[in-house]
Parts: sequence; C-alpha cells; structure tokens
Amino acid sequence: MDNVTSRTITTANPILSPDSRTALVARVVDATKSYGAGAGRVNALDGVTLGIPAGQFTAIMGPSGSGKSTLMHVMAGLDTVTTGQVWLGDTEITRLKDAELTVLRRRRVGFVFQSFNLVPTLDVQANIRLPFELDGRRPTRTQAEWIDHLVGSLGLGDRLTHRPHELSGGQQQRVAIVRALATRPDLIFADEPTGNLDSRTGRDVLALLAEASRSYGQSIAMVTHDPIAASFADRIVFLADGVVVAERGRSSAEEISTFMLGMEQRA
Ligand SMILES: Nc1ncnc2c1ncn2[C@@H]1O[C@H](COP(=O)(O)OP(=O)(O)OP(=O)(O)O)[C@@H](O)[C@H]1O
Repeated sequence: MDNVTSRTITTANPILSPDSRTALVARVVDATKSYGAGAGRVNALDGVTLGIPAGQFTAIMGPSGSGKSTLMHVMAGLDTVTTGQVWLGDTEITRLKDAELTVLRRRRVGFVFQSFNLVPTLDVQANIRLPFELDGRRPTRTQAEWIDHLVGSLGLGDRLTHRPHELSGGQQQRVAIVRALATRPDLIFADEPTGNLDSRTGRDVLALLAEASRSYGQSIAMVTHDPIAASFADRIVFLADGVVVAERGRSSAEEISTFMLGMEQRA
C-alpha cells in the first residue's frame, strides 16, 4: 500500500468506529461476492472494507475484472454480498428485504450510467421528475425550485420538452445528472459516466459532478477506468482481484496513470 495518503479511510481502520460513521455516507465491511462453485468459483469481491466519505467525490478504479462494478452494485443495493455487511448511512442494507431496498434506493440513492438510461418516450422534464413519480409523489415547491436551478445552471432550460433522441450525448448525460441530483440523494453512484462521450464533453460532465460535490456537498462514488476521470475526484480507491489495494487523495491524471502502471507491474 505505498503512496497511500494519511487521509485515507482504511489506514487507521476507522470504518467501525462510531466517530467516523457520521462522516461516512456508505460503508462496506469485509464483503465477499462469489459466483459459481467448485473449480469455476470466482471471487469478484474478496474481503472489501471501505468507507465512502460524505460530501466527497470518490473514484473507484482498477483493471477490467477487478470487481469495480460488483462493488458499486452491492453498495447501491442492486446486488447482494455473499458475506459481509453493507451500510448506507445508519441502515444496514444487507438486512433489508427487497421491497425495503427498492424504497431506500429510490429515496436515498441516485444513479448516473454510461448509457444515460433516460426513458426515450419521456421528455426531459418528465425524465427529471421520474424519481418522484416512481416514488408516488410530486416535487415540493422547494424541490421544484431546486430542479429549476439545476436545469438553468446546466443550460437545459430550452430543452425541457425535447425527447432524449433530440439531444446530444453530453446533454443527455446532463439530464441524467439533474435527475440524479433532483431528489438530493445521500449518495450518487456514477458508472463510467463519460464512457459514451467525447473527451471534451466528458470533461464538462466530470467538472459538473465535481462541482455538485463541492458546491452542494453531494456525495458521489464513481467507477472508472480512466485516469483523467479519476483526477476530478477528491479520493481514489484502487481495486485489484476483488481487494482494495490502495487509496490516494486528489491526484493528477499523470500521477494516477503512473500509479496504476506500478500496480500492474507489481501484480
Ligand atoms: N454474474 C456473474 N457471473 C459470474 N462471474 C461474474 C459475474 N459478474 C461478474 N463476474 C466476475 O467477477 C469479476 C469482477 O467483475 P466486475 O464486473 O465487478 O469487474 P469490473 O472491475 O467492473 O470489470 P470491467 O472494468 O471490465 O467492467 C470478474 O472476474 C467477472 O468475470
């Protein structure tokens, strides 16, 4: 674990300490996730303990097959762990029933995906309000003002009646970000959010996520392969073979690339 900053979450192992809990929006404790059995068994997660700090932008990096998507899915309650615990705030989601988990996800988690995942038949306005619709409620006046603010500041004001196919990839991803921010979720999970964008539009999207974290205190956990994307984060967690192998504070893309190269050479 060289190059680990003194501010990392795991070095002092405070994951279980009550003091640090308040500062963590999500925690994974000794999580394993296995697929298959016998000789074909794959340990996608092999004992991960990790905290996602509240109000920060965390990137989760690692080579293909290292367990990034699996980690994100179990943290978001989209998949279950084989052993171990996952907490969202003070709620241990590994104990929840499916229906409870669905409600918790709707109310406390936001998602931004590589493929945008907008509903093609709904216009921008309806896509943004979808999390409220699914939860059987309408935005309050304060929430509606918040959405208007986001729409305005992301330059989508004149696109509200457009359908997704009438928008550029960058605009579609901005709609997805407004939708994710609209309910002020405890945590936004972003899965390769710039994977389908050209590099300049991708940087704009990353700058927006970083800004949401800085200005609004939005907690974000982003899975990425890309050192440039990770350079926008406050903190970077590196996975290899289903294990957290290192954590770093804010770093340049060059530093991250060099670090990853070193990791691969040592593997
Ligand atoms: N449903 C599944 N059945 C069997 N093995 C799986 C399944 N899902 C993931 N795996 C295996 O678990 C390991 C981790 O997969 P995961 O998708 O989490 O990695 P990743 O780091 O997100 O990879 P990538 O960057 O390529 O998306 C891989 O070896 C993968 O083949």
